[in-house]
Amino acid sequence: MWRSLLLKGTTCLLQVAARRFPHKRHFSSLCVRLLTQRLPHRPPESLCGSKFLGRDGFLANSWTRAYKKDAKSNVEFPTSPITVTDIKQYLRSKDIPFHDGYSCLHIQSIFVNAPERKDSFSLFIDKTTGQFLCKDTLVEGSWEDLQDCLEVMQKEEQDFLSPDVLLGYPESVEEQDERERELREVQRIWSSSVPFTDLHEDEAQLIKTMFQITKVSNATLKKFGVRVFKPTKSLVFPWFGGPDSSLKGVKLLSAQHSTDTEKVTYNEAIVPKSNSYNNLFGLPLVGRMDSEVVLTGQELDTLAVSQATGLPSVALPRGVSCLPPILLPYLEQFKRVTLWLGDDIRSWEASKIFSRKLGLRRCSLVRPGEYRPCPVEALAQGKNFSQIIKSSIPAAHKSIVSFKQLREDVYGELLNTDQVAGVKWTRFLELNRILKGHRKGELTVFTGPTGSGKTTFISELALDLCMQGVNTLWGSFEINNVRLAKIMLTQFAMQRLEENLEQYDFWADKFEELPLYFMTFHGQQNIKAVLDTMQHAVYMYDINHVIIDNLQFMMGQENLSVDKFAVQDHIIGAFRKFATNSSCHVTLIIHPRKEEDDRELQIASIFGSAKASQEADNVLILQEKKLVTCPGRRSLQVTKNRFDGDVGIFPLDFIKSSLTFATPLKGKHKLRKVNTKPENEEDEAAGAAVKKEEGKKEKAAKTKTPRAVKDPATGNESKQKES
Ligand SMILES: Nc1ncnc2c1ncn2[C@@H]1O[C@H](COP(=O)(O)OP(=O)(O)OP(=O)(O)O)[C@@H](O)[C@H]1O
Repeated sequence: MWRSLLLKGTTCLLQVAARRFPHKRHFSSLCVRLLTQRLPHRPPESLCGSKFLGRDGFLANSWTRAYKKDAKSNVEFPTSPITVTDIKQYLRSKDIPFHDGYSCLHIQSIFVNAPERKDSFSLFIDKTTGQFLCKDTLVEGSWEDLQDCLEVMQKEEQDFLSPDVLLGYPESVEEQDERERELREVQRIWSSSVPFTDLHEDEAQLIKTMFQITKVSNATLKKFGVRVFKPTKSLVFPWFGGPDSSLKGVKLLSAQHSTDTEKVTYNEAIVPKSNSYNNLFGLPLVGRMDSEVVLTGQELDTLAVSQATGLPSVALPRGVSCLPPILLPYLEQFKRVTLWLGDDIRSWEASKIFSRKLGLRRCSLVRPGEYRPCPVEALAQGKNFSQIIKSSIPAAHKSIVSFKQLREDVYGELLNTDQVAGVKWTRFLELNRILKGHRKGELTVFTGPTGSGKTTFISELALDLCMQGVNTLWGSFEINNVRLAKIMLTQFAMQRLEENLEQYDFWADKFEELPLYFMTFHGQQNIKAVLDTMQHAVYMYDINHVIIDNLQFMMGQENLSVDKFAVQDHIIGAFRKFATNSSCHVTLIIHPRKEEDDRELQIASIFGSAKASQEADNVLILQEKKLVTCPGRRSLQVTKNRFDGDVGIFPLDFIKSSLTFATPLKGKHKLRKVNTKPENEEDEAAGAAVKKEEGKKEKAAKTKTPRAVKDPATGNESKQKES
């Protein structure tokens, strides 16, 4: 499906063009890439799992084997981010007419012969990134690539570029094998699965009961081409796409009923691998003139909406975890998009974020609630769909709102306190107790003495969340990505892999499935470049958590003639703003000021002014040895928690073989109060919490805090519903 811009046989042409436009950075870079066969190989959306993002967009996925290195692609990070104004100006300067759409600008495709494209504005340019996609030919590329094509066309006085002159991305043998294997697998599953209408009535009913879709008719299932794969009793949702509407992939959904909890757990399996599964399920049924759509988080929900309302409906390929921008052109035709993503807070948050990408003014959101479950449940309960859709809320928010408008939000938060508190750690239960969870849009500042294990600890903390589907971006400026990935992989596998190299591929394959991305920045960086990259990653991959290790690497390029702490305050302020505006959690590692050896670190050890400490929602300190009797022992102290004010401290044992941390056997080592005078209110509160903590521990401690024994395989989300 994806082709990159290798202009076949045009090396000469490009060399000529490069000579003509020597000032054009992107043009010469295209030539270089052409000559070295290193074009951006695939669209960014084809990348999921562990990736390394760099300023120039080239991946350094070097922790994998050499052959995998080439298989990975890159993301174009514009040296100076493109704006929609720049794109429009450029198009006007070239006399190219365009339609101003919701997320994209639409132009006539340059890859379609001039007379045929007269009325069809089928080339879509993403307003945020400049990435383009021609829906007629599926040619796609970066904004620079498109400019290059337009320049070549103009100079050579051609009025179109045939898609035939474009070469596909030269795949490695391994990639080709992998792709062919996946295609065979897709075909095998599809041909050995059976349409619902071919099942015996009892069997069909049994399967419908298993999936709690007894109200979904056979006609609806047939319309959407849903089949049953008998060996695993799975539903099979097909992905038809491309100009020939061929079968591109399948999603298998299986249901497990637990008699203990009376709950049904759904598991998904996707072929091809989830990162290249860019299917908007239901799209082939959308008519060219349809102007309204209901966007859902699951295929079953789309079936329910379609059956109950007759409205066009499409489901996101990877649930509420992301809306890949490459899918936006397919949603441009709709004047109204209703987002009905699910029945929990996570779906609600996702609908608010996705509506920004889709264009706020056309989006309305179905707020989860008692009377508005997810569509498939609404169908089961016989709810009135048109009323639910009619009561959806316009996404465009006003800056001033009354309590009347907030009323439902407040109720929703009160009703779902646990979900509002954020994602819980599975490896750090003590942290859940104090912080309650990991929430979007917050800024966490983390510090600890030099070499105390800050990176190692945060790595595990972030990994834990990432394994639960929190899309994570690492900015490691101090240690290189290979070392960082090695630490994370060791923590993931929970063992010393150098001693079990035969297990490397097993763990690496699972690790690659995590929604984990890395910036390739190293050493001193300009804060603006880092923020631009973060912004880009949030748009492309719906990043929910960014880790910056560490702030000192952004200080060097700032004007140090001004006070160092003023610079630090400014940087913290910029990250704060980013976290809020992007609904993304930012964890910022900061080296403390020089401390005297016998003093514990405190809030004042990191911040230059009260203003900076106010910016952070959470302040975490990795304390070393001084609070505990056992030298070398670390403790994690939460000295600020804006969410509910609880602060506290708990000890951590370091397990060297897996580079992980665990809460030690309670009672085995007691915390000792440090005799330091609190410097400010917050430190005083922390001191009080230490006391409280000690008291509680002595009372309650009996056993080691259970570590989550969890299969680290993630990626495929499972959803639980009351049976
Ligand atoms: N609790 C611990 N006890 C002993 N060694 C540890 C502990 N935590 C981490 N280490 C080891 O200490 C070394 C330094 O760890 P790490 O790089 O995480 O520290 P840091 O605080 O981030 O360092 P820096 O101050 O240079 O940024 C690593 O080799 C790591 O494996």
